[in-house]
Amino acid sequence: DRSVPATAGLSHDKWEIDPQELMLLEELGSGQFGVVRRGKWRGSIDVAVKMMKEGTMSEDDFIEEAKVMTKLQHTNLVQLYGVCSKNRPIFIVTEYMRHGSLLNYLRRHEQSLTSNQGLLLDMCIQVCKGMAYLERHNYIHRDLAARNCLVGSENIVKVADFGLARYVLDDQYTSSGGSKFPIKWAPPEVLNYTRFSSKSDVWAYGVLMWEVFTCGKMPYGRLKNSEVVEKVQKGLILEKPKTCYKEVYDVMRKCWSQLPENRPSFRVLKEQLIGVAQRLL
Ligand SMILES: CCC(=O)Nc1cccc(Nc2nc(Nc3ccc(OCCOC)cc3)ncc2F)c1
Repeated sequence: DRSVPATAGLSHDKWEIDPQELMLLEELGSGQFGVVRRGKWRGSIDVAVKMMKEGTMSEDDFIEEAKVMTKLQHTNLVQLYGVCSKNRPIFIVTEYMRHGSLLNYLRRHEQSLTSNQGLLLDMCIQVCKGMAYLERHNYIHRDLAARNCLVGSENIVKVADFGLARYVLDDQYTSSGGSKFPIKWAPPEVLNYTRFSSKSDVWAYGVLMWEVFTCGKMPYGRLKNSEVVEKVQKGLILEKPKTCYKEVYDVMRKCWSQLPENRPSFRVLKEQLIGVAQRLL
């Protein structure tokens, strides 16, 4: 149409966002990767803008991957809208989720959530749907945990930061011996050989279910990472959360099968959890 300058969209590839179309608002959080701020895109669309601190990620590889990630679209995945890669720091622009991380949401609403098994199970099923979509697209998350899921209005839960772990430069985070490596969400084959797969995501999903049904407790409590590695390799698994149906815990335990091939796929998990929800609720 005449209102849009003819060159708009031609000068940038569709995953490239023009920073002039962004208005940055309050800070939402920060971490080793940089700062995340709420923003408005084209004056009206709510977005989250992750401003990547220089040196934290292999940017060119990530920008290449962003083209693929913008194509991954599902109601239970935080949508990547695009990147601003023409200046530094690069901006990663995604859908905005108003209630923040699932982990903080569980901790903040523990009182009302402990007695609402139906809602806890529904949150787990939503994450499972998003992960089943990634599995279907042969996309491995590599850092699935409640801290990396986000909550929107009407208790919508979405998986965020899928695949980002591959671009983090800090080897304290990427190597299983590193101090920042998410040991408590990792299965034996990742601890021993860093062998990631959708089945290692399924193990992490079991831990995420445990986080949900404990309303955000730290898995394995205060055990040090080295102690967790030893226990997980010996076959110790997380105990049943108090407020958790046995049928739900039985699903978690299948996610923690020592051998990846004995763990269910997300597609199978989704059917099992929906079946449990229909029987119990
Ligand atoms: C793993 C480190 C990492 O990414 N951390 C990180 C921190 C902050 C925001 C994001 N990302 C996104 N956040 C939102 N919404 C959001 C809303 C409220 C909020 O409340 C903070 C204060 O609570 C009292 C936090 C986030 N929507 C999309 C995102 F993408 C990621």
